[in-house]
Amino acid sequence: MAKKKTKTSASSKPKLKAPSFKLSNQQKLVLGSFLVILGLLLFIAFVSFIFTGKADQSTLSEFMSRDAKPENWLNKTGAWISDFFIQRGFGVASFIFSGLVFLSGVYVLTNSSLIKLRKHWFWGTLIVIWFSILFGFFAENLDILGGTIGFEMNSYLQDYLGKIGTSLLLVFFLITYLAIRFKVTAETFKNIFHRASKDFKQEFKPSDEDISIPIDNDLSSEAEDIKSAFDLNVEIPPKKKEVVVQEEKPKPRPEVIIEEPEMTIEVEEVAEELSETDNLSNKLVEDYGQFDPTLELSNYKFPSLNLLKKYESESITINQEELEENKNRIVDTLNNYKIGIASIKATIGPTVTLYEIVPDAGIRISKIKNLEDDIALSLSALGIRIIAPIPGKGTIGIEVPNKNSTIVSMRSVIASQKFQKSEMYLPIALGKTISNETFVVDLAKMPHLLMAGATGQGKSVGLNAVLTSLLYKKHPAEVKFVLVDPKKVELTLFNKIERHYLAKLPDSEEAIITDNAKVINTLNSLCIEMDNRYEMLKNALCRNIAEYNVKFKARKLNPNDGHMFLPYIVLVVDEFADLIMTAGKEVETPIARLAQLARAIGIHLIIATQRPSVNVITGIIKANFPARIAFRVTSKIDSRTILDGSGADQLIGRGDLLFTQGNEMIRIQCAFVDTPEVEAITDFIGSQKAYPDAYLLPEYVGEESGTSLDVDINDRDILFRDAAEVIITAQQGSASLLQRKLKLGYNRAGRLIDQLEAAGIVGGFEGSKARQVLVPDLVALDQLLKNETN
Ligand SMILES: Nc1ncnc2c1ncn2[C@@H]1O[C@H](COP(=O)(O)OP(=O)(O)OP(=O)(O)O)[C@@H](O)[C@H]1O
Repeated sequence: MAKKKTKTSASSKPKLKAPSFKLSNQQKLVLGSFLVILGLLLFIAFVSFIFTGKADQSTLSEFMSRDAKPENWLNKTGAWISDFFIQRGFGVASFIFSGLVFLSGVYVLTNSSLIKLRKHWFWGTLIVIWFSILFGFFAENLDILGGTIGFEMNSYLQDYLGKIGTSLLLVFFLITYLAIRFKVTAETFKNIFHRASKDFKQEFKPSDEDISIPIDNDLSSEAEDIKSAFDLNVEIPPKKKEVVVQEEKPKPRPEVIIEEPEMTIEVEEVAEELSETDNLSNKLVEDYGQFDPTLELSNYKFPSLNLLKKYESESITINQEELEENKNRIVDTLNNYKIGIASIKATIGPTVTLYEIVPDAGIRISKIKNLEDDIALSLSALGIRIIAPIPGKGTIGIEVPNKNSTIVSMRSVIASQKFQKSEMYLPIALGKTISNETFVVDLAKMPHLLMAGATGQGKSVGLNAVLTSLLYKKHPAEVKFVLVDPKKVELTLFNKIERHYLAKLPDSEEAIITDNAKVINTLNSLCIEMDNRYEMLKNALCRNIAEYNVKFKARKLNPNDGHMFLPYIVLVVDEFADLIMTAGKEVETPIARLAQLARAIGIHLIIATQRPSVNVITGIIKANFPARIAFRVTSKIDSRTILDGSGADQLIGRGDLLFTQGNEMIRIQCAFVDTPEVEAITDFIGSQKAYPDAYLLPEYVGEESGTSLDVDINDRDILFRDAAEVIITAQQGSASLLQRKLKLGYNRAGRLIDQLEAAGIVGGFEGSKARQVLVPDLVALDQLLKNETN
């Protein structure tokens, strides 16, 4: 693209140069009026010259003398200029020059296109020359007609072509001029000739015309009279009358023919046919420009880099001694097992150094892989990982942690060109790879992310890095977060940007969900949002959110038909294990549904868990989360659950992670963003003008709230009695108590509470407070249930 641009501008330069001098409006007024007046003066002088030119001949030689009194209306100057133009120049054709000067003045005054003016001058000058030769041809004795130039050119042409040749040449120039200037063609001449001959014929047929009128209006009595008169006097067969009538009908035709000389057949490029909506949207875009989703918060300022901290230990220092020592140990250990090495190369990363080994020919790779523990022992270091072979390279990699690891600051990854120039939909600067390159991925392409790691290994920091990346790159109109934080403290800072970036259920007070029970509603609401968005995409004939938004911005989708700009939605769950434990299937189903279907409509899930065990990360979840991040985990089994392979158990913690998107595994040092930094960013954003409310998700009417209270005794849950006992013993009417004690999901516990309310065991719903228990003890319960059955 860029190349193209420079090319076109280069080629068009010489063309643009001529009219490109710029004058101020005042200068234009001065120059324009000067030219207009000059044109008029020239005209006056020329007219005067026709009458006074002869008389002034003698005074021209005394131009400098004040005594000389020429008769020209513009005195000496007039006499001299007209002599110059008419007598010695082009003859009377010079009048055209005065016209051209006048026209130039008008063009400058009216700020009209100078390119057009240039054309006038070009053709005007040619006409002057042509006329000058023509007049020179006809008026050899009257030299002011053709001027000296006309005369000279004429005699020159006649010397070579003779009179006939010269006159034919003049005719040829005239035809050329008409053809180029007025696009006249041979057809035009034919038409003119045709029309002229027709006019001529009609001139000689006056009676026909008279006849035709009464026949046309044959109903009028007058017509009848004339008709009968005609019938009597002249014998014209009725057929002929009809012919005349028919000829009469296309009467306006001659007018069409007159137009034809200027008509040429130009083959126009056929423009693509536009539908009505295309036309309308093009007009709207022309009038108002593309739809700008950021317009409502047009003054929104993205957080600056200064809000992020710089660390001293950021730059990687090469410790030559350490490198040499590690190399020797690796070589020695392998030699002990009779493994020869052809070459060894080191790449130093922020936390680990990769030693790439090319073993001697004939050495089995599995042999080296089995020595992992032995090499770790000899290097006396944690977190040794052997990659045998490194995909895409014919080498074996041994990753050895550095003695002094360097912090990868969020600032350095955000400031990197890779991130700043990324054209991704949801770019995430995750950290730096082993070769110290900033690692940026598109969440929209993942399309969902599973994050696991033992406690304290950097999960929360990782989540903050993801959220920070998006805050630095996406406008509040473009992305919304749904934050689920069962730990209650990890994501609270983001509360400040609720009205900018967060999405919530219409009836909820807090945007960040800390109560597991509410998660189910939110997830189901997201499913509704997903279905709605699919419907919108279907109506707009788009395959994904990106196409849809492009179409909406181009004003091709009517908001009155329910269309709107769709922001991406990122759902973040900080502790998934906790959620699965308390709500089980009720969360798993909507999560799986979202994970399976939501990619095209811009809903992306990030799920983090401390416990990557199989009952948390089930088959369904795993199958739908191809992108995974593993921080350090405690066992090989956990590593296998999260990565489908070992490796995560050999990481060194503190943000050291393995990232996979289904194929190769990349070791990355996660960018570090501290709580004060997140606070500064959210403060900065939160202090700016916001939307009136958080982005509202569709309302979800849960099963529990739809249950009618007059539950049939026979329809009661089998755990009804147990639930009643739990509630009465604890004297606390809460669903979460039932969930805990009876190990139930939220929906079932909610349903039980409703049934208990219908039975009169607990009181009505009291907001955030637990319900009142209306039965004092188990004896009273027995009594109540017995009464029911009687
Ligand atoms: N990328 C990193 N670079 C440097 N240090 C880090 C990084 N990530 C985490 N740490 C260190 O590890 C500590 C724990 O990190 P974090 O709070 O993210 O762990 P976690 O996995 O979320 O733990 P939990 O599951 O208990 O909440 C941080 O306070 C920080 O000192």
